[in-house]
Formats: sequence, C-alpha cells, structure tokens
Amino acid sequence: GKWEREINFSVIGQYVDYLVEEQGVKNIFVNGTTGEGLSLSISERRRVAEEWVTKGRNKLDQIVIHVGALSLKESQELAQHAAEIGADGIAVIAPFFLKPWNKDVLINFLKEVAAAAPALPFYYYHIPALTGVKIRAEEVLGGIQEKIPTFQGLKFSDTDLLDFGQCVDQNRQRQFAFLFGVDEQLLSALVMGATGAVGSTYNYLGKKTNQMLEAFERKDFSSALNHQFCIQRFINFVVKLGFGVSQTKAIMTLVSGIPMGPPRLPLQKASREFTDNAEAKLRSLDFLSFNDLKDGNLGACS
Ligand SMILES: CC(=O)N[C@H](C=O)[C@@H](O)[C@H](O)[C@H](O)CO
Ligand SMILES: CC(=O)C(=O)O
Repeated sequence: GKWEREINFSVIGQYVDYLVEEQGVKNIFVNGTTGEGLSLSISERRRVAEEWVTKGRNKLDQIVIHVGALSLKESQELAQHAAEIGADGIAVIAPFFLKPWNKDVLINFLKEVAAAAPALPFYYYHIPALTGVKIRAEEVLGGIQEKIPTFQGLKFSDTDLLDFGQCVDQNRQRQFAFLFGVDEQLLSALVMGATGAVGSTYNYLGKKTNQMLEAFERKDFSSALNHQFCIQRFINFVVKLGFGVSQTKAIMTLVSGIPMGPPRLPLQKASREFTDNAEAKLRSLDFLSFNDLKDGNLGACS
C-alpha cells in the first residue's frame, strides 16, 4: 500500500541509538547505496539528512551526507543543504548516465559540487561497479587537492587493491581519509593503509568489525584474521543466495528489530526464504544476541 512507498522518518532516532549502543558505530554515511539515496526525491534526501543530523546530535561523531546526483544543480543544492544543517562532510559519486569520460571532466564535476559547500570536507565515492565510471581512483586523486581545496578523502568501494594501494602510496604526505567499502576484504585494505570503513554490513556486524579493528590496532593479526573470516563466512553465504540492498534491509530489520521497510522500486523486497536462511546463518555464527543455539555450536565465531 501507500505507506510502504513512503519513508518512515520516525525510526531514524531509534536507529541512531541502536547503532551507537548495540554496534559501537558512531560515524554515519547517509543517502548512499544502502540508503537508496539515488532512488529518493531531492526533498526526501533533504529530510533524511536533517533527521540524521538532528537525532545524531551529541551521539554520533561524524555524519557524511552523500549528495551525488545526475544533475549538477541538484547535487549543489544538496551540498549547500548539508552545510546548512551542520553535517560533517559530503560525498559524491560519479554521474552515471551521461558519464565523464576522463579524469579531468570527473574532477571538474566534483569541484563544482564541492564549491557549493566550501566549508565542508569533501569525499569522492568511488563505486565503479554501480556507476559504470571506471576511471581509476588513483588517477582521480592525482592533483585533486589543488582543484578541490576541501578534498578530504575517498570512499573506495571496489575490489581492486592495486588501485586502492596506489591511492594510499601516492598520497602519503597528505592527510587524506581512505575509507574502504568492501566489507569482506577490509582486513586486506587495512594492511594497504585504509584509515576507516563505510559499508552495509556494519549496520549489523559493526560490533564484530570493531573487534577486528581493535585486533589490527594491537597488531594481533591472527585474531584479526579470525574475525575477518567469520565475517566472510556470513557474506559468502548470503552472496550465494543473492545479496544486495534489499537483502541488507531485511537483515537490518532482523538484527536490530527496527522495521526498515521494503526497498523502493526498481528493487524488490527480499524473499522470506532469504531472510529465514540468513537468520539461521547469523544464529549459527553467534551474530544474533538472542542466541539459543550456543550449546555444541561448533561453527560459532566469537
Ligand atoms: C555495492 C555495495 O553495496 N557495497 C557496500 C558498500 O559500499 C558494501 O558494504 C557491500 O554491501 C558489502 O561489502 C557486501 O558485499
Ligand atoms: C554501504 C555504503 O557504503 C553505502 O550505503 O553507500
């Protein structure tokens, strides 16, 4: 019905508390891939951003708003709005219908958006599999600070660790943030110099991932690898069932108990079969707090 097509703004405040208290997640990326930002109207995107900033005040450390759009004007409007409401940063993907065909054109587009919020840290969101813009991130970063003075870093959602490693290696003197976006490979990216992570699974595996980050920090690499393998067992299982934004929403609802609702068309709600299977896997890996299978659970990750 109609209500299934509208955003339920009223649960965002609850979700802030859930992330902080249950998952130890205090940095939020709003209106990106998981949030179906590109499927929302501009006024919806403004309202979602406002709600996160308002409800996250004094609870969250940083809120970065994704303001990418096909229309440069809309992107600028969203960037300016993010600044007005007091967001901590903005991120932009490459325009993906009429595409920039080289690095310079892409940077010119990003620069125009960044200029609409001249006081906000700016992140380039590299996600070539979804945008179809395959310009390597390492190329985009070359000389970007001279063109975009607010450039703060990169959200890198690709499995090309050569490209990612070179982004880090070529910018060692700069204080960029290198945020990695492939959750099942985060440990490899940490070795390459990732300074943070943004990903869909941190909504429900945030606590587990924080344990991995802590192990990495204290140079306990074998324990960090155990945590990464645990996370991989879950992701590998759901990938084989068909895993995307719809399925992520179903898992978020399941784990948090907060209704995320269905996705918006063209996405379709995850099947009951998917959710049942995912739940069983989460339980067997000990990723659900109300676990009743603890006894003799040999596959559990802890
Ligand atoms: C394409 C996509 O949604 N990527 C997410 C973030 O960028 C990731 O968090 C993945 O969902 C995750 O790594 C599972 O493959
Ligand atoms: C998961 C993620 O990085 C996004 O929603 O954009």
